[in-house]
Amino acid sequence: MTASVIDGKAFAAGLRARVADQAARFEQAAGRKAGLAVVLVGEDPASQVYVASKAKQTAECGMASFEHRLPEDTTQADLLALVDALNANPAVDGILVQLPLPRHLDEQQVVARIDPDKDVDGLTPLSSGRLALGQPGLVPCTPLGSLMLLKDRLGDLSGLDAVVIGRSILVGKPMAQLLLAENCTVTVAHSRTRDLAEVVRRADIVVAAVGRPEMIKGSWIKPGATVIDVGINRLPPEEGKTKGRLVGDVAYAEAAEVAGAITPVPGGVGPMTIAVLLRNALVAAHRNAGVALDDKAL
Ligand SMILES: Nc1nc(=O)c2c([nH]1)NC[C@@H]1CN(c3ccc(C(=O)N[C@@H](CCC(=O)O)C(=O)O)cc3)C=[N+]21
Repeated sequence: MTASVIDGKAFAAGLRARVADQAARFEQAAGRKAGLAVVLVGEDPASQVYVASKAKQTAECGMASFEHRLPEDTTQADLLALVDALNANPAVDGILVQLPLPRHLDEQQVVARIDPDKDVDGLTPLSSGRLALGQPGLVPCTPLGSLMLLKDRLGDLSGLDAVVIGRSILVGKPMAQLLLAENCTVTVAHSRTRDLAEVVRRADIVVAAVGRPEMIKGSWIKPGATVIDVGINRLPPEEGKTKGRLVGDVAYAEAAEVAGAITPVPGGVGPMTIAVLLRNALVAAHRNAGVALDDKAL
């Protein structure tokens, strides 16, 4: 069997087009653009690239983009003061603080400071509590984008066995909550899981979010399973090259011979993350401005 390739890049482009339509309607109704602020602390070159592409796509969708690049040695007090200022700024509907922060900063405290109404990353205690309780709220971008791809491919997920590998706050835990809400039987595996291969072999849906290049082997995958590869790992450059290849957490070539469908890296979950971020910002803008939004339009 050869898996069909789930084209996250194309799906994301479609979602961005719908966001752009609704953003134009929002501007008409609210008399201002929806606004998204991104905060990056430090010089991590990979993060700089994401920030630049987020800013570009935000503008292309007809939303206002606010970029804040702070030096590596920014203090906790200065970062909290920036979050407070963005919370108070009525032109800003969504705030994303790029993670991880430099080691000397208290990430939890910074995230908790974000106004829950502007929490487009879905990471504040209120947002994650709502998700756990099954209440409406802002949901983390990567898991929501992954779920959109799964539902597009499989339709109803009820009763399917889903294995999430990784238990991070940003991906693994919220992904498990979303799959549970779709009536999957969910297993969350992690670095201490015994016999991971055996756990993965049961799964109709595999979501890999461990951050270890090509760790999930093709022989672990149940024939016909749907594989969502969240990992974005850059390998060391080959001889004579300056940049290494991007690979996921799944050994793609092997897995594609067994799976029913699989997301590639790049071009899978990554583009969905940014598209969902724009979607979340627009949802927040409607709420913040008291303008009705037809959820189905997104
Ligand atoms: N609070 C927070 N929220 C995040 O969502 C968040 C974060 N912090 N910190 C960093 C990671 C990383 N991240 C990516 C998003 C899109 C691509 C993406 O679009 N990747 C392209 C490839 C890009 C390339 O070629 O380098 C793809 O997979 O096709 C990658 C990585 C969001 N993150």
